[in-house]
Amino acid sequence: STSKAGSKEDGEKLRYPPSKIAIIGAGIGGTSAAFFLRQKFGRDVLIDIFERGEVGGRLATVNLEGLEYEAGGSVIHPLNLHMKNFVKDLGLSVRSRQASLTGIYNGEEFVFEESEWFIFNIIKLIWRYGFNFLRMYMWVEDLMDKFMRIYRYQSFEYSFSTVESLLHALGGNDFMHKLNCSINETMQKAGFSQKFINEIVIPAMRVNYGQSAKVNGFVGAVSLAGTDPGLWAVEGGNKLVCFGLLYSSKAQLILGTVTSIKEKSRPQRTGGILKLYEVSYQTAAGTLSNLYDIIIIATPLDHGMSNISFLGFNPPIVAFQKHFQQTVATFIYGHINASFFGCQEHSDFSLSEILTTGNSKLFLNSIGAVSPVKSINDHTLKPASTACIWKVFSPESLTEEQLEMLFTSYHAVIERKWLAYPQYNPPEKCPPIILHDRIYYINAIERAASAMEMSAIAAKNVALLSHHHWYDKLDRIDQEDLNEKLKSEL
Ligand SMILES: Cc1cc2nc3c(=O)[nH]c(=O)nc-3n(C[C@H](O)[C@H](O)[C@H](O)COP(=O)(O)OP(=O)(O)OC[C@H]3O[C@@H](n4cnc5c(N)ncnc54)[C@H](O)[C@@H]3O)c2cc1C
Ligand SMILES: CC(C)=CCC/C(C)=C/CC/C(C)=C/CSC[C@H](N)C(=O)O
Repeated sequence: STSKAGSKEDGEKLRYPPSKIAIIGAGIGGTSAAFFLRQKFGRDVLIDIFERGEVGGRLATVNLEGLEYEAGGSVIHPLNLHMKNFVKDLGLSVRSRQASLTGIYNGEEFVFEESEWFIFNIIKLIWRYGFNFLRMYMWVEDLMDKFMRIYRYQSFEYSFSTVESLLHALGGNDFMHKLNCSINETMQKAGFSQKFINEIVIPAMRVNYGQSAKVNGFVGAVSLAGTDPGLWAVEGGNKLVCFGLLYSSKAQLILGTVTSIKEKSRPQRTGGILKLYEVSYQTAAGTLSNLYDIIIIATPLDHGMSNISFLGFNPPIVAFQKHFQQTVATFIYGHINASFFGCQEHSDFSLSEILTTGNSKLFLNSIGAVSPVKSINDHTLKPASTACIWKVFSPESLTEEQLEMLFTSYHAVIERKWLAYPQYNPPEKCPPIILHDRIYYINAIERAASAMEMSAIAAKNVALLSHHHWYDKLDRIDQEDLNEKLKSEL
């Protein structure tokens, strides 16, 4: 299973492609890594991808009343170009998000209620928040402009050895500041009012990341981008992208739980030492192990997440101690109880999405009507008084008593509990992308922000980085002033 190349101690240049690459995790990070690694290293390298659960990972659906609904990662930004290209290249199609009317509830009353009349909404927003809303839109647009530099850098094959250097190349010190301050501080400094932060920004943090305005400013801004118009999903389910990438990369899927990675030295006939990695994993057939030239970790290594031991490394690869945030997604078929939200007339209740402010008495972060992953040709806005499928995000499982308060009648309840995303707590020190020579960690990027596109970007970065290391092309790693350099390259 070993290549002629593989050892720098040989004094030989690493000129031949690696023989075997292992990827641990078949979520969007792992499967897009397989896709990009195949592009970079060519058809002869053997790529094994280990998965202990289901392909898709945090992209998953639940079945309720015979239809499938997104239970994990559900919406994609219109400027998330890797996701967009995957869908195009794999022959999948886009499902547009159904129009919804959103209300913001503070535990006592709605502080904002959207209506079907666009002009009326604008007047209400200006009345309550001045021009904060318009400014936020421009603020997020500026962030997206800078963020999108990554696609150009990656198309010129530039890569980064740390999350910090990647972010710095995109947005300079401003992005670094965002990583080190909370979204509350960041937006206060940018001149947004506290009322706007409490009533608009916090509800966005709660629905998207189950957390408050104490999250770092970068993930906070990503979360606000998640409220932009034009969000979309993949027809049939977002996890189809993972299946498509797996198939097109011709990687071998190994269903098993990786338990350890160990460095192994092998003497060579030529006299040198070949360094390889032994991956041990448990399957239904027992404990097995294989040897690899390169290892890609595509799952969070945070506390209690993947339980992979790194054995015999010098310097040691220490366990990551940070925690992930629990989020429970509960799907309910029923009639929402308008009086729970202080509305007397049930027939007047037209909201299809309710976000909440940081009132500690509330047991839910959000509730929204959802459509199945397979489009049915019905784009009409249903009044909330009709029975439909609702998705509730909450930090804990909903009790029967809470369900009875939220719904006048319901049947069919399905719950999916997630360790969903990092608990964000700035100043944020991101874990290393390079864990050891030829061992790369895609999910280091989640400490800046967790989203499908972030994993895909990190996967392409790791494919480029590992390729540059293998072939000693160090001039494409951590280049300063890339934005300026590439301008003059035109
Ligand atoms: C409820 C929820 C809603 C979300 N909504 C959105 C959204 O709307 N938009 C968006 O962009 N993002 C969203 N996200 C975030 C997004 O889903 C994730 O950032 C992304 O899917 C992470 O992908 P990944 O491949 O990096 O990790 P994962 O999907 O977690 O994949 C890691 C895989 O590794 C496997 N694994 C772990 N340990 C081992 C082991 N020891 N051996 C073998 N296999 C192992 C796991 O089973 C898993 O399949 C949401 C997440 C959640 C939970
Ligand atoms: C990575 C960039 C630049 C943009 C991504 C923006 C985006 C789509 C953010 C959403 C992130 C997220 C974790 C959403 C979770 S909940 C989604 C939705 N509101 C739902 O109800 O399912």
